[in-house]
Order: sequence, then C-alpha cells, then structure tokens
Amino acid sequence: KAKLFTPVQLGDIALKNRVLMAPLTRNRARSGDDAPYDIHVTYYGQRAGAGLIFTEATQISPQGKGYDNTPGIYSKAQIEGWKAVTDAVHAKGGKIILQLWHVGRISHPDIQEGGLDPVAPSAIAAQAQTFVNGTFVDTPTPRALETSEIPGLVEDFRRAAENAKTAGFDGVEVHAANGYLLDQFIRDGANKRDDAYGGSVENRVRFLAEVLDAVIDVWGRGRVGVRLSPFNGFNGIEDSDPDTTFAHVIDVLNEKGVAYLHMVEGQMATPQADKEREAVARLRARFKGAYIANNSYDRAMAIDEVETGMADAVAFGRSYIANPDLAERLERNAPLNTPDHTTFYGGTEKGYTDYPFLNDTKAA
Ligand SMILES: C=C(C(=O)O)c1ccccc1
Repeated sequence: KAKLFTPVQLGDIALKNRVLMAPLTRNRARSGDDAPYDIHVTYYGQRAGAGLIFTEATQISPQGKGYDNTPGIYSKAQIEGWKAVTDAVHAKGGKIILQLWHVGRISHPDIQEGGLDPVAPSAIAAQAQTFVNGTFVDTPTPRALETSEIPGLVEDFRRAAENAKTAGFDGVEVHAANGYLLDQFIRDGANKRDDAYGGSVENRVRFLAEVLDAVIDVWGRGRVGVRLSPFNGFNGIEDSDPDTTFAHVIDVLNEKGVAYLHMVEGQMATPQADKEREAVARLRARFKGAYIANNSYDRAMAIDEVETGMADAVAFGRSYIANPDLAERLERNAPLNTPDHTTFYGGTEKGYTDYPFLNDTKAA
C-alpha cells in the first residue's frame, strides 16, 4: 500500500492516513454571529475520513475579520458552534485542528467594528479585493498599528487558542500565509516599520515568534503548526528576498519546535514553477519537524511526494470540496467528483454538503 495511505505522527497528533483536508474558506458562517451551525457539522463530519482536517481560516477577533460570513473563535456562540463540529468529526474517528486567522489589511471599514480602518504593520494598501456585504470591494489603506497594540494582538491569539481548546479541537494552526496579518509583518513589501517589529528579518518575524510562544503556552508544541506561503503573491503581498526571509522564519519554527509546517507551494491554486519547487525544497530541508505539502496535488503527485519522503502528508483543497470521501477514493483509485467553483464561496448546502459519496453513486 502506498505510504500516503498509512498512519503518520504529527507532533502529538496520530493520523490514520496522510490525505489531509486543506483549510478552505467557504463563507457560510451564520450571519449575525459568524458562528458555525448545522451545515458545518454535516460538512466537516462528512470529511472525517481525512487523516486530519484543517478548518477554514477562523478569525481570532472581530478586527481579524475580512470577508462576509467567515467564522470566528472569540464568542460563546462560536465556541459552541465549533464544539458541535469537533464532536461530529471525533464521533466518526476523524481529527481536526482550527486555523487561527487575522486578516490585517485584507478587510474594509464596512466589515470592521465602528467602521474603523483595518490594521496592518504599515499604512500600505494591498492591491487586493475582499468580499463585503455581497460585493467585491478594493481593500483600503490600513491604519499602521502602534507598537503598544502588539501585545494585545498576541493576547487575542492566545485567547483564541484557549477557545479552540474549549471547542474540542486536536490542535491549532497559526495562519502566517497568503498575505494576511502575520504574513504582512514577515514580508517587507507590507512592513516598513522602524520599531522592533520592522526592518531586519529578525524584527519582521518577531510578531510571529511572540504569537507562537503564546499559542504553544496554551497547547504545547506538539499540537501547534504554521501555514506559510513564501512565494504566493495572493492579496498583493511580496518580499524582496523570500529565500532569506523564509529561511529565518524556518529557523524560528525550529527554535519553537512547532509540530509541523504546512506549506502553500507556489502561487495560489497553481502547480509550482520549477524555481519555486527548488526554493521550497531548500526551505523544507531546513525545517526539522513534519512537513505537509499543499497546492494542486493530484493522486500520482501526492503518492510520489510521500513515497520519496519530500512530504510527510499532503493537503488537498478543491478535491475535498467535491469529494467528502477523498481519502477512500484515492486509496481505491476511484473516480473523483468535479468541484463546482460557482458554489465555492457563500450560500448554504448547495455545493457544500451535497456532493455524493462513492457508495452513493447509482449503480452504473
Ligand atoms: C483564507 C484564505 C486564504 O488563506 O487564502 C482565503 C480567503 C478568501 C478566499 C480564498 C482564500
């Protein structure tokens, strides 16, 4: 049997297989309180065959929200909503961790409490759009955070990590990828600060290091992972020297002893270019923990990536949208449902919980 379909230990978390469900924003949290509800219990429960489920990105505070209907992990209703999700996944023998998210400048005053400007390391607008009140809007110039606000943000991550524990998750992932707040601090295109959180690579990675200290204090290093996207330009983020910048980020992850690194390889939803593949391989070799590969993998690529030891597991996004039983289908080399991209974002059951299982397929 291919190694992809065998168990693996991710820090303190034992996984039954190495076919993981990647974090997927679906914009279906309940309007009004941004809490998960019964359709989320069904959706995640259906996908419990994955070795591990990463939840969709989940904001740590109202300030950390950037899009319509993304879920939070800061209120009682949200914690209760997520508890029903983790109970359903565990009842079916699955494992699930929550992705802790703060969008930073990828937001809009219309979605911020009191209509305030979104916050970021510097007052530099992303060349990006977000989806607010049912329409795409340009992200505005954010307000640069005061140095004195950083400890409060670290506390927001700590509290969210504690709430995730209350909600029954098996661990948490710190979202430091895809041009959101932590990535905005790391990459020099968005961070022009002249205090201890800007300038040198060490300074730009400081905020992530402090967040990891807080989250590891809550969970222990064996149940904390990090999502990175060194070469992804999504949300208008860039760095003048990603190899150097992310080599230092990896050194910090090694120093903190995080359980795993979850890498968005290359550009969003695009197979890697050769130079990106080589750069990712250098970063992967530098990291001392477990490595999860992600981004446009198909069955053959995933089998090979794990067989050669390049990755300990592979996370699938769009394939898991359309195939609740993806792990089983891949192991049996069965046909896959085609994802309907028109229902990726927003709505309710349609395109969310209504994809068929293999054994649902009418006899041919
Ligand atoms: C949370 C996201 C990410 O990490 O890229 C996201 C948000 C909106 C659309 C797609 C993806």
